[in-house]
Amino acid sequence: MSLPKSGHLFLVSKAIGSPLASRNSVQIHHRLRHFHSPARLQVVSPSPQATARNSQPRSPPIAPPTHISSAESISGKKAYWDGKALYAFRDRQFQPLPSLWLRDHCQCALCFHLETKQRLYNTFENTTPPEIKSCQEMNNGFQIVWHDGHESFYDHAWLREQDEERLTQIRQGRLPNVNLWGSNIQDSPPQVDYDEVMQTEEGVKKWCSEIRLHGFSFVDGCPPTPEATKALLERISFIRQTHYGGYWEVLSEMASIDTAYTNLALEAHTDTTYFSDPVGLQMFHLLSHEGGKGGESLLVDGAAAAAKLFQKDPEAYKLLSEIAVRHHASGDDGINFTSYRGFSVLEHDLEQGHLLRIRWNNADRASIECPMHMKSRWYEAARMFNQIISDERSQYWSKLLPGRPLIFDNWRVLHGRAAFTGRRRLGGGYINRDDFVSRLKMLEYGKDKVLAATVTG
Ligand SMILES: C[N+](C)(C)CCCC[C@H](N)C(=O)O
Ligand SMILES: O=C(O)CCC(=O)C(=O)O
Repeated sequence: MSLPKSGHLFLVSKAIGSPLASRNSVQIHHRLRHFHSPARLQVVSPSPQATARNSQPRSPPIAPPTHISSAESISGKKAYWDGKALYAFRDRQFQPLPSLWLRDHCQCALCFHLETKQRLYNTFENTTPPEIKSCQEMNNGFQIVWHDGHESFYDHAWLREQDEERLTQIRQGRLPNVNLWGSNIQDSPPQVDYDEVMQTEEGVKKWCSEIRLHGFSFVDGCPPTPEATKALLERISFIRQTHYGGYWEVLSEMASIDTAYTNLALEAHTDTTYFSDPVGLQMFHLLSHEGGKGGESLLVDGAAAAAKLFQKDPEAYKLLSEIAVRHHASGDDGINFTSYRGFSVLEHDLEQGHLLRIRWNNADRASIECPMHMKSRWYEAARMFNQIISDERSQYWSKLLPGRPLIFDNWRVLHGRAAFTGRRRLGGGYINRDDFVSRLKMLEYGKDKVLAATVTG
């Protein structure tokens, strides 16, 4: 049984009869444009900080982003009025802008709350589509008078073709370059200064940028206390509350019925794969480790591992991108967490094809959501991915230290732990992904650019 060759992602649809469709599922199918190798995460030109830091020659980018809108298509082309419709350059051609779409995007103070940035216009109140009574080009845009007398202004900057790649980059808080790494990151792991983070917005920007570029960062000089750890996390955003609590401590006593609360080794994994929305950032701060040894921490760049899998076996990559898997948390009394549906190990942006999230936890995995005859194909692909993340060239082992908390992107970076003895006290907390991305993009791009990339039509 071959998978759809077209690169389309059919989640399930009886009508389509996708080989992945399970008998009784009735979700919609998504037509996924082409998968882009995680190379789209690739660094085209590493940031100066990354270059300085990684004195070692980094593994060359697998491939630069495949399409960057040509300058002409997003710069000079202006909209025009042909007497009947307002035309703008979209999808590499001039096309008429639908009247309802234009009216819906009026940004006057009656239609758009200038402070909350919310729509006030009741888009669906009228059944008859709005008609343009007149349209006049001004020096920086078009003034439209509607049939009901309402007036709207659309400036050239807003009408100019928006580069979807650039818009998505800003919306998702993606930086133009990320540093995919392997064991070589040990030579100069990303780190920022605690005082700078605690006292300046620039320090938080630098911290968030390091996390976005490398998937993790250490913070030097943090007092080894729960209070300082919590306050540090809150410089990014409020701490995400889960059944483990808000700020939590991991001791090798079963505070929560989970192997994390033991002294066992933990293989590389991402956390909370059983939540519909896995936690975004995770912080570990080793507060103390007495009377024992071990407990070294493992990090693996999941994006780099995915890129290697894509290079090694695109079919395996596709399987891990298309077959949904469910996870669970059932240790604590009275709970059984599992997401509202299964999710694939490798999740992509359905428009741009970017790799967005890695969900990998062999201990918490509950079900592979595909017909029985497909299961072995998933295991083959998963084994390949596991080989890559288990390869020492992919692994960065370090010994956490009191005063040097680690934070990492749980949607990209896998983490693990060596077995240990003695009494080990690890503090930490989670941050929602959306809260991190909001904080990052406001710092990185600023409010105007972010808002301009938000309500864009
Ligand atoms: C980090 N903290 C100890 C609070 C929770 C650990 C969660 C462990 C769980 N198996 C998972 O992977 O989500
Ligand atoms: O104890 C550690 O170092 C990490 C524990 C862990 O992997 C987790 O809590 O998910």
